[in-house]
Amino acid sequence: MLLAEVARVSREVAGTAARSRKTALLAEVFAAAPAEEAGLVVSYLSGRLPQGRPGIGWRTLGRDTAPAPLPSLTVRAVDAAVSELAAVAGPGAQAERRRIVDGLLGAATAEEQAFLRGLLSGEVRQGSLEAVALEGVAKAAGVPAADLRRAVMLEGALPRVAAAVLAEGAAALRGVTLRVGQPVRPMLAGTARSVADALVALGPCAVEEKLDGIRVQVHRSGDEVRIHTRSLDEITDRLPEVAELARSLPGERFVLDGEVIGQDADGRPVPFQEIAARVGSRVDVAAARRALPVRAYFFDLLALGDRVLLDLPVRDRHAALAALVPEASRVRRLVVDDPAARAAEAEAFLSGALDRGHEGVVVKALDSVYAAGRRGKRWLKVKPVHTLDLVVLAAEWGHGRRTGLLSNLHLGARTADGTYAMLGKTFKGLTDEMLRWQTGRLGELAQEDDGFTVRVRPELVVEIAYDGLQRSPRYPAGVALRFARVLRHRPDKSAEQADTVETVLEQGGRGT
Ligand SMILES: Nc1ncnc2c1ncn2[C@@H]1O[C@H](COP(=O)(O)OP(=O)(O)OP(=O)(O)O)[C@@H](O)[C@H]1O
Repeated sequence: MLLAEVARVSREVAGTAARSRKTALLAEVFAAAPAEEAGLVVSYLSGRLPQGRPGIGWRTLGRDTAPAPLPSLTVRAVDAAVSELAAVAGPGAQAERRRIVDGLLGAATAEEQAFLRGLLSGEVRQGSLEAVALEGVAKAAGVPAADLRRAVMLEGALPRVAAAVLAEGAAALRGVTLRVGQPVRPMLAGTARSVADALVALGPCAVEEKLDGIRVQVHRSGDEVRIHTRSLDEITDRLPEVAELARSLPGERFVLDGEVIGQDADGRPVPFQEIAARVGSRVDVAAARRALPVRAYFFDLLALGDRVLLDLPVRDRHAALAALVPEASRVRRLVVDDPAARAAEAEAFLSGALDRGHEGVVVKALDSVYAAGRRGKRWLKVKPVHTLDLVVLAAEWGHGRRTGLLSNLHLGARTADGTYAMLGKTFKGLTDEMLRWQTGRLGELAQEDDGFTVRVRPELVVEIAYDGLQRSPRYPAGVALRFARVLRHRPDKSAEQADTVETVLEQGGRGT
């Protein structure tokens, strides 16, 4: 298939607001793609390269290159060039990358150039890319979107499942199941304002401590153990003590879901930054382990032996978990069978969790299944502090002690059309180390620098706390954050996982 076809559809999808029309346009081109190219076409129209982001700066991508008058580039030729780009390393790499990019852009028409620039920089603008692409694939293949979504969560990525389902239809989805050794996207939690609200919404439930550490999915098959983060990166070698624990359990094959935290001598959790640094360090794991031992606390069991447990209710999954994992390595919880009668106990459990230094609680409906990859309404987190995950749109150069460092962050929330609405600025909460780190990271994302403000590609997610919203005609959503402060950078989250304006309005409205 010609890239021109893909670029045209991308432009048309970007130009229409109606989701059903976007889906129809995508379904048409997916159905037309030859079987062996379907995965690539789906990937490109989800705004992703199968090889991952090649890390090419705007200086290379933004150069003027005369466009080709007529389309001739195929998606396969683009794929080959991107593979070549990904393999470039060593001295002279920059010049070599520039040569490949120039060759690619020179063979592209103006419309293809615009699309390629978006694809290579990770900024294709079509609006909620992957979600709409998934609906397009479902329509083209004639399968329910919910079934496809589930398969994608279990397989980890859309393009591979899309290629199979476009070729074989619904039959391709039947074989997709959780496999020990293949990570699935974890279930996420919605938000409730209070324990009382969560109890009303969920009915009989379990109230669990919400530990503030690193989410881990632990797969064991015989002696082999693999540990994955919530973004499915493998971190087995960084957490030897967790692998040892998994090997010591009385089961040969299982998949556990839990959280890893560090604790001080009194058993109180250490700040998230410390555990993130420990897990982020590859260099000397033994030394890092001595300096900060970590512990895993599990709250779910997704597979045991040959049984997949995802569709069992929390009640039964937890019974199986309790039979496998000793209490000392499970998240502390309170079962509330009768919410009306035991609300006070649930409140007391939250206070206890906070006293023990944890973030809050996650309340889970006892009859709920494990919705892989979804921010379900059957798990609700309750935290006393309001936080949001926002995307850095720009940063201002600091003054005084912060000269030479990017400081004041411009924060944006996602909008329905795939762009970002700025909600305010802050430099509060940033430690010296965070300032140094963000100056480096934002430098990589920089697109424009007027000496005062650096505009960046919207990719870095930061978690901020705030006191509420205030009306502000100066900002696009009509509101601004009050007293926003940065809690931490979230390099483990992509911009697509950041909060939406809708969530902000809902949460902020409640908070004030
Ligand atoms: N008992 C628990 N059950 C489920 N998740 C838990 C539990 N304790 C801690 N967590 C963590 O809380 C996260 C769920 O919150 P959420 O889905 O909103 O992710 P998040 O955006 O990282 O949350 P937050 O920013 O509030 O930490 C999980 O990903 C997990 O890492």
